[in-house]
Amino acid sequence: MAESSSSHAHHPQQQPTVATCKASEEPNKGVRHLCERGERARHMSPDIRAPVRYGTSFNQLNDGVLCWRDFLKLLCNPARLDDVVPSWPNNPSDLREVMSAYARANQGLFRELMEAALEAMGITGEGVLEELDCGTQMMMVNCFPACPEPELTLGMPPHSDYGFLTLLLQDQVNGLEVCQGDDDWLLVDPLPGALIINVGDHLEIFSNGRYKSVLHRVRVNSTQLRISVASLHSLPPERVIGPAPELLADGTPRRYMDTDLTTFLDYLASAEGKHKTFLQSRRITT
Ligand SMILES: O=C(O)CCC(=O)C(=O)O
Ligand SMILES: [Fe+2]
Repeated sequence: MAESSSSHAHHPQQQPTVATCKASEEPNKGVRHLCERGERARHMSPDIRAPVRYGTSFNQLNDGVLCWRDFLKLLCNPARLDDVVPSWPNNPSDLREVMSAYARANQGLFRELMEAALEAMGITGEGVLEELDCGTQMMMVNCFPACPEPELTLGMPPHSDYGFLTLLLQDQVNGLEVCQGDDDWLLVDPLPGALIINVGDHLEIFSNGRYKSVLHRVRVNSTQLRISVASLHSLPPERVIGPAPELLADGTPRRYMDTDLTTFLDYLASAEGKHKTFLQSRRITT
């Protein structure tokens, strides 16, 4: 995997070529149904730690401007997937089956991508792959309804994802943009059957800045509803994440403070979850 922050998993110019996820065709179909008829009220919660949570915006309590988005968050930690699936909604009736198969497929692909990332950095990671196997995985099922005045809002404001990598499935409707510099946004064209791989804050920290987490946002449009499914992967919540010791062994200065998922969630619960502000708060600037 090249040390760029966002790439398509099966784009011919990207290294390595990773097989497209066969399961990727199913979730979008089911999700559209869910957004139209889902069990919204039952899973509506302001608690950002709830394992199943339906809502809008990052944080309904603190965000000043709500996003033009509905989401369903499903916790699906790899070591506990079978235990959590029964707590997921079962309407539509195949949601659990489809989404758990998709979660598993993402776990396998995430592991392959992390193996490639470690290889690219020339390190073993000292057991980090095994720790990731018992880490966290969250799937965000996003639904962006058509918006009568798309210029006045965003589906999601600029943000970076917190984990190591996000495996993102978008449907055929444009919307995702990645930041290339000062207010310079690149539209990520949907490629049928391809996943977008975004680097998250934890990989930026773990790689001591060799991978950069990607700032991205979602635009909405006036005619079409858009669906995406983001699978966010990281270490166990209590695991302290810092730069890999192997990357500092030659005296390279550490560029980030240690952090953990709990600290991030506390931050998210208390502040507007926008931009790369959390990551910036972990950066060592000397
Ligand atoms: O809808 C998209 O393409 C991106 C969604 C996203 O950034 C997220 O769920 O964190
Ligand atoms: Fe995101």
